[in-house]
Amino acid sequence: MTGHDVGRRRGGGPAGSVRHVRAGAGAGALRRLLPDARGFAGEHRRAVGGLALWSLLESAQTFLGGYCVAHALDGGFLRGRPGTGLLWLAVAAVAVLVGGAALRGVFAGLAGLVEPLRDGLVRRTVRRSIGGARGRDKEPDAAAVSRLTHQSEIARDGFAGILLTLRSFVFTALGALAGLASLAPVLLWVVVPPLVAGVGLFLATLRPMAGRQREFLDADEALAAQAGEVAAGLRDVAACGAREVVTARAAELVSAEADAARALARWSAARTLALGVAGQLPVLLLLVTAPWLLGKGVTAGALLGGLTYLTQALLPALHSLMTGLGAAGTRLVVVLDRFVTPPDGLPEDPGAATEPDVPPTPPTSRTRPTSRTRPTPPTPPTPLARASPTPRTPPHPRLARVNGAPADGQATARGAHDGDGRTGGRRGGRDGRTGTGADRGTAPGGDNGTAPGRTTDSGDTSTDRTTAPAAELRGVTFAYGPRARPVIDGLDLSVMPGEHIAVVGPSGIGKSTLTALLAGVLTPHGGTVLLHGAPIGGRSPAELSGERVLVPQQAYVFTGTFRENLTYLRPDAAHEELVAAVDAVGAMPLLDRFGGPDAPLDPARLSPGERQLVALVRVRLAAAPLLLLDEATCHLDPAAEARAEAALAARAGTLIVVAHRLSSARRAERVLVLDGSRAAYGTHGELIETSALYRDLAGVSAGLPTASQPRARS
Ligand SMILES: Nc1ncnc2c1ncn2[C@@H]1O[C@H](COP(=O)(O)OP(=O)(O)OP(=O)(O)O)[C@@H](O)[C@H]1O
Repeated sequence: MTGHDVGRRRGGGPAGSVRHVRAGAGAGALRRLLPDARGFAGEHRRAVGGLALWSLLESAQTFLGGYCVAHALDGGFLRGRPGTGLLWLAVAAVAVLVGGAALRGVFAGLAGLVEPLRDGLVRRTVRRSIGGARGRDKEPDAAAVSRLTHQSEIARDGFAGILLTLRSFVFTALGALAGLASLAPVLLWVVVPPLVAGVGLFLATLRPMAGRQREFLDADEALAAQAGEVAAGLRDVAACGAREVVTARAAELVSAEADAARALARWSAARTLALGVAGQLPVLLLLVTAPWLLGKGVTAGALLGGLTYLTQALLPALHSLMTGLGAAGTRLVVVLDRFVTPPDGLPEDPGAATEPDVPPTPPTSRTRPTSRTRPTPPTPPTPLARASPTPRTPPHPRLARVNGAPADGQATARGAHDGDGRTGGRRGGRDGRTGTGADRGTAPGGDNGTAPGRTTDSGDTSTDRTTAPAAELRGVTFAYGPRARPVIDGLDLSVMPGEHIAVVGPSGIGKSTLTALLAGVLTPHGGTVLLHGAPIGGRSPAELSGERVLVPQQAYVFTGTFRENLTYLRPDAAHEELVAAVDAVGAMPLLDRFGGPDAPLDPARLSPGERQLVALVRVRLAAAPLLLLDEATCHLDPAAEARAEAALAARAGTLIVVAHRLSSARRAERVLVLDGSRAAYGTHGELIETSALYRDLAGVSAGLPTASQPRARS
């Protein structure tokens, strides 16, 4: 992709695009489902017929309920014939028993429809998955299959519930209306108008309510997705000082969900009104018009029978219908629609899925850096506002001790005391001297008169910030818990602006802890951490984020566009800067494949390496002068890692890398070797000669010339 291509795609709608696609997908859900629904009903005519027959028995039970009560009163109790009255009530009781048997038949009939639906959905899912995988010559998407299988269970339950309530309402209403007509047709004049009006109002709310329900579900899903993404990248978010950006994004989603919930609540109120009109108003009218009805010859028994129909049958059926059809109905439509319109990864037509997953193209040899050459990216970005570090001063790496033990004297002493300048001089800003002051409290650079800062044991941390180390540890001690053994113990370290250093050591030795201390994510229990001459303690996250960025292994990417993801530490980054950063880090093929910076980014569709590329472009753009990479390139192949690292080293500022491979350490100017009881600091060549642990990590034997050392682990 060229810059021109990027420019053309830039105009595409960014943030809302994903949501827009979702809303669009739901618009004609019912229309899309109708042909399938008709076909399904046609195929299962017998089951539908059986269900209707059992339901008629339920109607009969409803009919008998009111009818028996009316006759028990009129023909029995009111005439002083309690025996007759009790007989009618006994008939009603038998009707209830018959109704129970009918309900059993209804459930059996229901299974005849619901189970085939579920089987059909599962079959469709599996067929699609296997077909899709064949079409794309890859493994079936097990997660999508599992998701859809789960959704087919939801569909089954939802379908069963809706069928049950809808059918129950229809047949109950039939039985009740027939009963009212048989008792006194005039009762229908009182009951039917509000019933029809209420049901009409309910039906009118269905469509808008389904829309609001869908909006609410979408908003809820978006918020849940954001929460998941943030949880996965919490360390990244905290380290990058992106709390405000992430909080703002979350706040947007929370208020969108709140708005959707409010809109839904308004329609729910309308639905409650419908229930009142259809279910309660007829009861009220029946009571209010009782004298008039009695005057018209309606008996007291018929009135009580009518009330029985309304309160015992119609009202509960209406209530179930309105609550059930509202929530479960919408959910059912949403879920079934997902089967009709396949989600990503499960194409309806396997043949249509022709675009294979292309791995990111490795960088060309033209731009591949070596350990000795650090290429400038083809199109260097405009100098970053805060990226110009303080004037270059000689590097003064100092390491007194780690875990309370004296530092590895050889490497440290060499750099610290003899002014050996073999490895300095990065980007012309440095004179190559390694400075003085291996001992704690000695000002780096004190020997050449630049005196960038002075530490005293009294804790004086006054420092000239223009020439101060980019990152400094002064006797730092840290343990995970009051009784735990310190992971870092009395460590001194000084990294000058513009330096590129690597941190290596066995697993679990404290490399991540060290970067977290340098980033201010962890607070030391003893000693001081300084960034650019000022103690890190007490600074606000916003202040810290302007000074340093820590990129952990798990890169934080969120649903949005690539542009939003790439520029979230520098929202004001110019388009040309973005293009240059993408190109320098080697992420152009990735962006090309997804359709440019304004293409939607779905975190689930990125591999761990691709997520890391996104995070690396992001920090290539970041303005903070100190960059800490904690195995942030571990999922990249060696060539891609070298390219990305070179791009970050070429960026103005200081780079501290926890090396995943030794090749990474070879590219650094100096290497800090942590080994628990001893620590060493020096160039790769020096450490090969002086540090047994480093030789071990490099997989070489002592005494071998450094030029011929194999690149172990790279
Ligand atoms: N949150 C924590 N609570 C308690 N102990 C911890 C915690 N995080 C790390 N540790 C311990 O601190 C020590 C150093 O961990 P750290 O992650 O800094 O090592 P590392 O050198 O980065 O390891 P690796 O190379 O495997 O990533 C380990 O022994 C680890 O078990």
